[in-house]
Amino acid sequence: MIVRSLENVLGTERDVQAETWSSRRLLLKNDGMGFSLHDTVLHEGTVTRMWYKNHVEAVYCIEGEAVLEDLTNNKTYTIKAGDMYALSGNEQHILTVKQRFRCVCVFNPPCTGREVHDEEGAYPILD
Ligand SMILES: CC(=O)NCC[C@H](N)C(=O)O
Repeated sequence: MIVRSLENVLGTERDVQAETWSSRRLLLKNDGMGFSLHDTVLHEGTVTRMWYKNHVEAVYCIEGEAVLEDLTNNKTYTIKAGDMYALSGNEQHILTVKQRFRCVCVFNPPCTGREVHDEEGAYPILD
């Protein structure tokens, strides 16, 4: 069994900072669960373009508000606490944060550690 708290992840190797977000990685590949679990905060007023070509991701918002744009069909959605979106088809998308957006993210295959987006907004597959 693994028991871990956000408090103990903050400021460690599992606390990853990018320009528009901070991702606190509660579970990673080497935890052996088959997925990774992140508590992520996207900063207010930021715009992040993403394209997880190598992963599926589910995002469950627990605080704040953002506009999600699916670039494959130009649909937009307002995502706020209690809403979830799942990138089941590796969709290119943009998240525009209206109010500090905190979410729980699950990645399959799991992230291994310190991934940040490449120039296309993707994460590589790392061993
Ligand atoms: C919502 C989202 O995808 N944010 C980017 C960060 C990423 N989810 C992560 O936690 O690694």
